[in-house]
Amino acid sequence: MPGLERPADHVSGLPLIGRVHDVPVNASWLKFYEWSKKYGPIYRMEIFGTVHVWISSEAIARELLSKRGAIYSDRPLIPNLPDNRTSGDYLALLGRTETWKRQRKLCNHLMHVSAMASLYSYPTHERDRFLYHMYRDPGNYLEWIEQFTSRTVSRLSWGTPRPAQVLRHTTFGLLETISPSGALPNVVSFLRHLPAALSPWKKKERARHALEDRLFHANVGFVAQRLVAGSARPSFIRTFLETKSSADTRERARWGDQDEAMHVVGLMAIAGALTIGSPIQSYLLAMCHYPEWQKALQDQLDEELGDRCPQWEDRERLPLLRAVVKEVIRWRPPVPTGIPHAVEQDDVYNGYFIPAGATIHALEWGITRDETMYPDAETFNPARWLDPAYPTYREPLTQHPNLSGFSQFGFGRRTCQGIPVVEQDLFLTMGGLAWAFTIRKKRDPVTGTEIPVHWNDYTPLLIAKPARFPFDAVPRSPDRIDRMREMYDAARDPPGADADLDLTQFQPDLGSRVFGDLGADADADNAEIKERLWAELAADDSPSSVLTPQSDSAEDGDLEAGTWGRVVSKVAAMMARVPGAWIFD
Ligand code: HEM
Repeated sequence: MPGLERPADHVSGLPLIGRVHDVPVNASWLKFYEWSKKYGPIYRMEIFGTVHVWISSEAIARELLSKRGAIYSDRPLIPNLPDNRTSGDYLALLGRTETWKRQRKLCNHLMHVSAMASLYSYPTHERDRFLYHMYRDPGNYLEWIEQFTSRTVSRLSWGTPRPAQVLRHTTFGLLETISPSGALPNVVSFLRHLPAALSPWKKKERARHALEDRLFHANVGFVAQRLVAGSARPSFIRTFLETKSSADTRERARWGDQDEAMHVVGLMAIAGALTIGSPIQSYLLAMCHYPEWQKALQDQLDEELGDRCPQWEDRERLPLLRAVVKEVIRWRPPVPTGIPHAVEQDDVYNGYFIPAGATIHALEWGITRDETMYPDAETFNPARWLDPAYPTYREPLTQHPNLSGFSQFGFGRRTCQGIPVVEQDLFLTMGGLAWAFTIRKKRDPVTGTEIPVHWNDYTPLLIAKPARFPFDAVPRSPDRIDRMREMYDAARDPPGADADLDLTQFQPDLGSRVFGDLGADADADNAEIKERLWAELAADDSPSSVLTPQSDSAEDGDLEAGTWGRVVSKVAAMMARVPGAWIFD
């Protein structure tokens, strides 16, 4: 087979495409997908000396990342978070280490216990609150969706929604830290060697991390106190803390120490706060473009439930709602570029040589565009999960479609562990929205013509979300408005609830420029600045090797003086040419 015997420095077996400068800052997944059509479902790219392999076929991803999981389950180093593989702070980013194995087991256990208790009805509670806010102020939908996801996962993690606002801030900052389009060192990896005094990215990340650390300690302390007082509500961390008072010494030792559990639960909260808003927003987008599917969904809800809002217990009776959930995720993958794995040994796939250390990307966007599996892939079509004529159909319809094993949650030993939360959150919010409202394009009040809604304009970070768009959320009947109000009242916390978790300590940080304002305008400013920095970089023809440090493990100050000077002057020059770049500071 061609390339089989080739040594690691001659990897010409895999098709090689462009340079980092050819990857656009926005919607990079579309470019990677375009290349897959030209170069095939597996190809490579080299960025500053690292081999990146892009896979756009589910079968190839399963062959490598699942079947050969023994060597494909590591994570690559993230230049802007260089201890990601070892620090134990973020399980999803850890290398394939003993810490990762231990943490993954704990995460699995906590999720399993909560799923068996059907997540303590927290998603229902927050969904009821969410619907009423959507009724009162639909134009502010981004806020209500983010509140829903972060409050639900805060309750699940620590038994209270109070940390949700701070969690949103720290989590959005982490997303920027780790995303290729969020922080320049993730693309121009030599920038990670800048000392903290000169690196706006390091300074920002350190401040963000410190705030996150204080938040997680405060939350765990709160639950521990409540446990002593006998008033702790169910949560991931309560489940862990309870094992510590078990009479069985083996059980007490089984799940590791409290500090590690604090980080595992913190990562679960981060994962939940970040991701689930994407498909909820994409649902609203899909309903603007496909009113016929909204009508079909509403008909099924009305036939099965009468006037009642869907509950989690109704899931077996509502296959179309489950199909809509799954199709939204397929149509607009929340993690379109996937979360990369790293391969630990040289390998050969189908005659192609893949060197040890390569970064392997399962391009989720490309995988969902495979026409053999998803005919007419660009079309939002829930029937592909319900009609035996489609290759994705599975029986029985009381269980299928569901999200378990879906490619969009990754592969092999690193598969997503949050599916029970995602499944319940999306079933309840999308079902609740279809029960309560008809979502439709707005009309111009003067001309009566429809105001256009974008088709596929998504934010560029690792978790992609649709750019804001206008729509009407028309309540389906006065009765349902009354019902929403009642559901909201029943879901409200009593005044002063959980006030013993002191959040005032975080206010000074939230007001500072470190995190900026999470509002749309600030995001737009940052996006524009980053785009200009990218453009500067693309225009710079100096060979990158001049600036590559001698050793990959070089830390601050390890670089030889000459190289160091060139790195600093290059970054300074770039920053100077882009007004406002220090906004990251
Ligand atoms: C729409 C929502 C979500 C999507 C699309 C999603 C997708 C993913 C993907 C693609 C991965 C990487 C898999 C791989 O490397 O092969 C992942 C990992 C992970 N997810 Fe999710 N996720 C979602 C929500 C959640 C939630 C709510 C939680 C927890 C409460 C969660 C916990 C995790 C964890 C712990 C990992 C890391 C697994 C590991 O590295 O061993 N996710 N997710």
